[in-house]
Amino acid sequence: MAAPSCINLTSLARALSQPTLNLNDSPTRSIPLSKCRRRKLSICNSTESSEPSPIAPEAQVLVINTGGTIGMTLHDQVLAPKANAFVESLRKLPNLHDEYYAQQSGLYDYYGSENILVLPLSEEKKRIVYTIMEYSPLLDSSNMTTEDWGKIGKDIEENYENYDGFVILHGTDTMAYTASALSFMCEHLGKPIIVTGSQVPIYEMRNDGRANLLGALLIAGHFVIPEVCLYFYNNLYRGNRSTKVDAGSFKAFSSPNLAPLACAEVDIIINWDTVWRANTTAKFHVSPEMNRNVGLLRLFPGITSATMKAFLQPPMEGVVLETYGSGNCPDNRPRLLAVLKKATNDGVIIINCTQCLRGTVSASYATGKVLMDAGLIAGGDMTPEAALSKLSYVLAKKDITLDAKKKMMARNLRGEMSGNLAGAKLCLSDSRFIQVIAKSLSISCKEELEAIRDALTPPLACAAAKIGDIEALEALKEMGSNLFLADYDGRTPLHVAACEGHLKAVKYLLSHGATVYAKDRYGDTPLCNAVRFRHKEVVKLLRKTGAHFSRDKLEEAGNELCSLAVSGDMEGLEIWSLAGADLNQPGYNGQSAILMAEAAGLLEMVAFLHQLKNKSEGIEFIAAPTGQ
Ligand SMILES: NC(=O)C[C@H](N)C(=O)O
Repeated sequence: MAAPSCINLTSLARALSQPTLNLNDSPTRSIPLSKCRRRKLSICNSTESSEPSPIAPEAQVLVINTGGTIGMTLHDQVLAPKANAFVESLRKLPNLHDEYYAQQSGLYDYYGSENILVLPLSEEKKRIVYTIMEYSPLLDSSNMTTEDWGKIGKDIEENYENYDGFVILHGTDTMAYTASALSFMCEHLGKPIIVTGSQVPIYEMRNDGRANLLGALLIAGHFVIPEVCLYFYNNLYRGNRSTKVDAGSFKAFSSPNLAPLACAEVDIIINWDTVWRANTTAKFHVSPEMNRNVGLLRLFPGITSATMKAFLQPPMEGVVLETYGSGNCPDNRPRLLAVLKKATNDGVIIINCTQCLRGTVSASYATGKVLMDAGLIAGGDMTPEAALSKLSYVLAKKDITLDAKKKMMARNLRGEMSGNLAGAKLCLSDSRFIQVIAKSLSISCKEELEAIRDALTPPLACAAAKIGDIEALEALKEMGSNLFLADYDGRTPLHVAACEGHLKAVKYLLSHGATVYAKDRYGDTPLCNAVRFRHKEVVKLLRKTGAHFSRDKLEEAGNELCSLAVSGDMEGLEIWSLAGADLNQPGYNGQSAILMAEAAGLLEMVAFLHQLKNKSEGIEFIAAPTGQ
């Protein structure tokens, strides 16, 4: 991302003559966990010098290929998905796979060679390693059902801890429905899930598939955007805000009521103010059940009450009624209105959504108010795709009453509808704090104000987190600052609070948008930091929120556990175990901590390790996902 330039930080620092927080107080640095790798990562860059390049951090992305035009070929003059051909063709595309790096770095020995690919080194000096999981059969998205959505959700859940992000390859025809459905199914999401595809197969000379896949992979591997998104033609949209608007253009999607979350032009610019966050200390969970007794009905002049009645017959449980303009329907058709009223009285949930591409429903007309009187729920500015999949998700909930389901439908669950303006977030550039600085630096343009905000707020928030000052965090939050943004070293306030063991600050940050998956420049997460500085309660809270070690870190943990066991450090072992380390993990000599302690004759330690192992297994059992 390019930071807008022309900001003189020296004058900026001088302008801050009376800082509330001590800016000289540098944020806590973590000691990186051992950098020993089982794979040799220090290799030459294939295209440049013969000097070994420094170790590039890697991000892991799982690509689930469900089908769609992106992987289709022509058979008898029509396009249909082609099985088992996608990975091999990607291997031949240098901007989507670096074969030299894959071989030299031992990638294939480590993960197996079948479905693994790796992007060339990114501008941010990162490698995106991606695995392709191909569904069988591959589907044209017109053939997809709610069961297919559930399967994608379950596969994401099963693989959640092994990857930094997910890309779903999908046909464009029903992509907006799937993206919407996944956004509801994925509860307390903390990692990016990006749905993409193409209008022209990747095998054609001129196609949009390569750029769409590359863009989605780069975003999924570089940014912790904890949302189900849809990436198409250089734009990243919120999945449940998008809709297919063009059957014959590469710019096939639009998000009429919400600006894109990111634009990938010369630089990839993320609109962090718009990114939706779970604000939770609960663990990621997928609810794959969907109710199929739902439907979409578009109102049209002359629709008969008999048609309406037939549509609302049992087993129908939920309907999205696409109405005119700002949510209107004829108010001079008592029989039609009586049919609607009877259905809502009988327990059918009916959502009022507009047929217009852009805008929201409101009760500003008599023709709109009659629908509220008939018991319809206002769908705000939801797309029909989002409203339908939300209904399907909400109606599948077993342990809540009909009334609670209606309330859920009216509430904004995943950023699918706009809230009221009274709750709108103050923009930091509107704040007095930034205005004072801007004035003393004689700057006024929007880009400069944003640059000040981006340069100043992460270190300020980190400094507040270091001393556990929730009031200061609150003040920054009120100024419109994003508490999840990282400083120049990729360190977020959550990293710093975790290092210092400020449990309350950790809790506060987690409930205000911080992510447990943020990695600093050393690849360390807040969980790594809390373990390193032995803050047991923070470790527990982060684990509860879904934090986990990456595969690399889990393997590195073997050495650490062995050395802790041999040095008799029970407290250290307990923390590692609480953080999810496997006590059987072998160290560099192939021996586990228990075997090392046995060999050294440390009987008390051996007993302790066995006890710890049993306890951790018991904890895993109790902490099995329970849903929302
Ligand atoms: N462009 C596409 O992917 C269209 C295709 N029919 C599908 O939805 O699977």
